Amino acid sequence: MTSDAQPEATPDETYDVIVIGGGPVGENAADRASRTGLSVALVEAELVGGECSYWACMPSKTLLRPGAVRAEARGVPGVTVGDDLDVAAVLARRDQMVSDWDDSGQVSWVEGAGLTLVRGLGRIVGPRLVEVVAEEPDADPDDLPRTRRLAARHAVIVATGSVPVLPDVRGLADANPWTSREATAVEDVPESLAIVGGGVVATEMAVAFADLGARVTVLSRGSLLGRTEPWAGEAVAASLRELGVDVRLGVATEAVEPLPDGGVRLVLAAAGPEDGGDAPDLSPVTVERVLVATGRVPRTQDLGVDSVGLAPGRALEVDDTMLVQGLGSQAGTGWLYAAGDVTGRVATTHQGKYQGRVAGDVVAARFGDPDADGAPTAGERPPAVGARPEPWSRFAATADAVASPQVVFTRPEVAAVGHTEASARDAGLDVRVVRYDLANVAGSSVRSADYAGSAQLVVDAAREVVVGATFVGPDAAEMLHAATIAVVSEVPLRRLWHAVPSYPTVSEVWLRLLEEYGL
Ligand SMILES: Cc1cc2nc3c(=O)[nH]c(=O)nc-3n(C[C@H](O)[C@H](O)[C@H](O)COP(=O)(O)OP(=O)(O)OC[C@H]3O[C@@H](n4cnc5c(N)ncnc54)[C@H](O)[C@@H]3O)c2cc1C
Ligand SMILES: NC(=O)c1ccc[n+]([C@@H]2O[C@H](COP(=O)([O-])OP(=O)(O)OC[C@H]3O[C@@H](n4cnc5c(N)ncnc54)[C@H](O)[C@@H]3O)[C@@H](O)[C@H]2O)c1
Repeated sequence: MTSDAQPEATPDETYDVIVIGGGPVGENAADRASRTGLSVALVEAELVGGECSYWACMPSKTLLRPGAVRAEARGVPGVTVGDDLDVAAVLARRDQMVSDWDDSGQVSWVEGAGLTLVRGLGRIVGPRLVEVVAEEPDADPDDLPRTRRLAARHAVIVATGSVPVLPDVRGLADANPWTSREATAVEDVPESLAIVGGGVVATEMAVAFADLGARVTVLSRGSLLGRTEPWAGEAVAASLRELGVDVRLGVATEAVEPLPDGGVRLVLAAAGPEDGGDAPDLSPVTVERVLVATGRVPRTQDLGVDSVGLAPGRALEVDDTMLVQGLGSQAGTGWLYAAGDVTGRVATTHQGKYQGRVAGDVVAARFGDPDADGAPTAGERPPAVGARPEPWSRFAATADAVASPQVVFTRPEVAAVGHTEASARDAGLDVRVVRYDLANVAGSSVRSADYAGSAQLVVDAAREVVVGATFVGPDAAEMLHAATIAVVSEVPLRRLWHAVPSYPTVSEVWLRLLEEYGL
């Protein structure tokens, strides 16, 4: 059967719920959806565990960790640290962290959770109908791939993630550029690497490859980490330069030209009108390899969403119950949900998993027995399809809009949650901003003789609650969750004052920030 087949055709298999995409988000959504007795099929085209486990979060953080430890150890007198990392050992540890790109461990988890794994590329062919095309590794290439038609009695949850964007730059596609996949799966570290982009992937990979010994150039059309506080991006740019990275800001890559030795030359132009600052260095960059890190887009191009009236290539817009919007007459009883990168809401694993839990709980409670033994939804009922859920209930992804945390694992780390100062003002809040130098708390000087970093709270002055926080510094990642709790729970500052940080920890900065505020 081909994708032209009619949706009315008899399905090969029927499940209560079908989840398309077995990344971190799909796994969570499927697990939660199954908890009220519903049968759930999880459709995965590549590796169960998705981008995060094999080509994103886990390998990238593993590549960054040795350099972070080395830098921290250098700040502690009495510890002897060598200059070069053992690259082979770093890559071996990376291989171990991605289980050598073998998903059998995650498959065991899927089976243990009582889900049915269906391997292949899923495609929606009508309301509650999914066609799965499985590549048969040993099949005769002349044979058609095997196709299965799955029907969902109740719901389909889409968690297909995102794909990288390749900008339209002359010669770039022919230069065999890396995306984050090839960078995180690196086997032979190139002698030189140009990174196009100035966001999260670009900055993290710049640190990782500088640590691994490559000569790195970052080509960003604006500042670095444009969605965080400007001072955070500036701190990362400064430290990258200290690491020996050539950071060019305000530059556009106009063309990529092949060189006879197999390398490439990148031709640059100014990215925008002169802003009165330093003119960017536009001299051409010659490197062995190019990494494109210019963002990702939701993966809906090959998903068949046009069969239910949605536009391929666009994010699946959802309400706070993760119900897909815009289905018109195809909406039926509310059968289509989405979570994770594919929604275009937030592109982090933890927030996507949170959305997956919401989608799964809504489906489990709406279509299963909500009071089934062990059901997390016992005693609670989801809103009617299309109705606004109670904010902060288990059926609403309320935190997406107000308290979505992110850590950028550069050196220094940048950890932020909620509003930046600019986004808070744009939202019409009357804000007060307090900053404190992390080097001035006792805990940081114990940690390291050269600890440098900064912390900031954005406070809604009318309610006197924290609406945003940013920490920049070594291990700033581990300080973020306290801020996330403060933002989500809207703790009044006068109450927060009684949350006494231990001495001597870097977290004592919370006390200093409140003192700066005037408490
Ligand atoms: C280099 C890099 C580093 C990152 N580091 C971090 C980090 O440190 N922390 C963090 O929170 N986030 C990080 N992210 C973001 C994080 O990887 C994503 O937000 C997360 O993977 C999204 O999860 P997902 O399940 O929505 O999508 P994915 O992880 O992309 O999973 C989607 C799954 O769906 C499958 N699929 C797609 N289409 C189909 C189909 N039609 N049929 C069947 N299966 C299909 C795919 O094969 C894949 O397995 C990083 C991203 C990158 C690129
Ligand atoms: N630690 C983490 O949480 C982590 C790590 C890596 C990636 N991620 C997620 O993955 C997603 C993708 O990361 P990313 O760094 O690719 O995207 P991004 O949106 O963070 O950054 C994209 C960068 O590319 C630039 N850019 C866009 N189009 C361009 C063009 N045509 N030419 C030149 N520059 C261009 C932008 O100005 C920006 O600097 C992010 O949304 C991020 O949340 C998360």
